[in-house]
Amino acid sequence: MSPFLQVSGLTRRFGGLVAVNDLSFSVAKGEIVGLLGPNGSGKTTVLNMISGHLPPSDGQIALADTRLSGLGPHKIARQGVARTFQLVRALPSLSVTENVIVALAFGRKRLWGEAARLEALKRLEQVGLAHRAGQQAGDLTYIDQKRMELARALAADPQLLLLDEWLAGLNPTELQTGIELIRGLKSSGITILMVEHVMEAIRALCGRCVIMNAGIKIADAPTAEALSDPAVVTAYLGEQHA
Ligand SMILES: Nc1ncnc2c1ncn2[C@@H]1O[C@H](COP(=O)(O)OP(=O)(O)OP(=O)(O)O)[C@@H](O)[C@H]1O
Repeated sequence: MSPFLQVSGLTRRFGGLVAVNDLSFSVAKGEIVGLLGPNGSGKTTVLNMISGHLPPSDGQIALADTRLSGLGPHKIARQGVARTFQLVRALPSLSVTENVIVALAFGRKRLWGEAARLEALKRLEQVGLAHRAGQQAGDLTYIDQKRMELARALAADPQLLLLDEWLAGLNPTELQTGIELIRGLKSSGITILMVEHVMEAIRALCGRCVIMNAGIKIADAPTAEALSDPAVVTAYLGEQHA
């Protein structure tokens, strides 16, 4: 399959620290790929560079035929890239619907007024949050905050969705709901790159995993193969013993 997202030689330095070191990988259209690695291995930094929140020190990122590296976050969003953040970024005093409407202004569609409200409601329905549409965002439970964060990302009408530990902190029932939700997004044609630590979710969702350690790619293979790679096992064991 031809790559949809292509990352080549991606590097990010923070002073003397090389957080991401000459990383290359690709994601085909319609795939769910896991981006894994022990804490501090550079995963969020990779997402930040793909979404334009952080400029790369070196290397390139392309989506289909469009070069993303060098563009800012709003331009990248308009190319069809959306993301969730590890810490939900809600506007707590606004309603759930209003939070999604704010995100709509940055997406591919650019909707305002009644059209924006209807689109926001559609996205809330998609993530199972329509019944909370009028509630203040600050009053949502944790899982519902996560749903709202996802609705905000989906409001941008993404072709590529970047999930940063979206399933972290959910109880077992919520986790199953979350897994089904992400499966549904794949069925609707969205390509997904997900940073995740929850192994059950990774095994259930990701056809393939790219695994990093200390900024370097140590595995890139179908999930079961990648997770049993000796270099990966050693990297994770190192973390447990740290
Ligand atoms: N803005 C920054 N300034 C300086 N150092 C940073 C910055 N952002 C990340 N780092 C460092 O880069 C390295 C990679 O961090 P990153 O957050 O990408 O790792 P991660 O794999 O996402 O970790 P986690 O699983 O804990 O979220 C870490 O050593 C981190 O301290």
